[in-house]
Amino acid sequence: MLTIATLGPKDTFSDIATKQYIQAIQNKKPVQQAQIQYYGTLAQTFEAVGKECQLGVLPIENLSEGYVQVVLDQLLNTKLFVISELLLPIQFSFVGFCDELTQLTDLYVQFVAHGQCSEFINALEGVKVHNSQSNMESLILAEEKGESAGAIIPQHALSQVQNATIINNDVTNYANNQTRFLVISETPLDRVAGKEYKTTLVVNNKQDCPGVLGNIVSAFALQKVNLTSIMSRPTRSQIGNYHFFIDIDGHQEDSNIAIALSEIQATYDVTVIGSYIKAVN
Ligand SMILES: O=C(O)C(=O)C[C@]1(C(=O)O)C=C[C@@H](O)C=C1
Repeated sequence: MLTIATLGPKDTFSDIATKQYIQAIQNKKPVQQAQIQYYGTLAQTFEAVGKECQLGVLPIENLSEGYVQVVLDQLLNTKLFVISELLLPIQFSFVGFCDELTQLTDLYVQFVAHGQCSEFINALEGVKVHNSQSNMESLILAEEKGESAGAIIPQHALSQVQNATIINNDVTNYANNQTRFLVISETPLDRVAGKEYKTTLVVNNKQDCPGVLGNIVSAFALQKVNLTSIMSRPTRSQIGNYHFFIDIDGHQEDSNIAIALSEIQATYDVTVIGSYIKAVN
């Protein structure tokens, strides 16, 4: 039995992404049984992988909000591997439990969803906004609070809402909103021939010195490796020091990538977190 950790409770976007991943692997190998285990925060979900669960599915990047910092930070020192990525369309609804929007006093919204619905939220006056850990937790908290409360919830969860008096079907800033999810695992997957790959690596910038990023970027450029994103996160040892997350097109076993990597690794502390099949948009 394959166990997969994800952000709960049931029906979060993470849950939908996990079910899509299970469907995809079952289409390839129908016998595989999978069980989803839900966790209350993204950090708890990550920490369960390799312990209580074999795999984890976590959001990493949103169309408008960029990278999910808490997940990037977990990836910094991980011994786990990224084995897959998925893209999910993301749309939010608002549900209110008061008669009119002017009676709303408390709004619950997940901390990454907040920015994705900022136009709707910023237009609300005199409302206390509470950031929750997951979009389904927002609904539970609003239902508990009762009459003067509301929640931003996944559009797909609207049918489960019992006593809402105000419903706004779409409160998402962008119609083409999307979030990218990573599947992480204790063990890397074998390469599949004929597929387009992507590789994620972390540069642990323990001793900052001039030219770290420049040298890394030029090693890839010399080997004609396409960099698709670079993200920095503070090392937390000294202000101004950053680790770098780099995504490149291709598999770490491609000869040009292997040459660039061995050159970079001779000088810098670089960990490849995984090569995985590129998600198609
Ligand atoms: O709360 C959820 O529904 C989640 O799956 C988490 C999450 C995230 O943290 O990015 C996933 C997709 C959306 O970007 C908003 C929230």
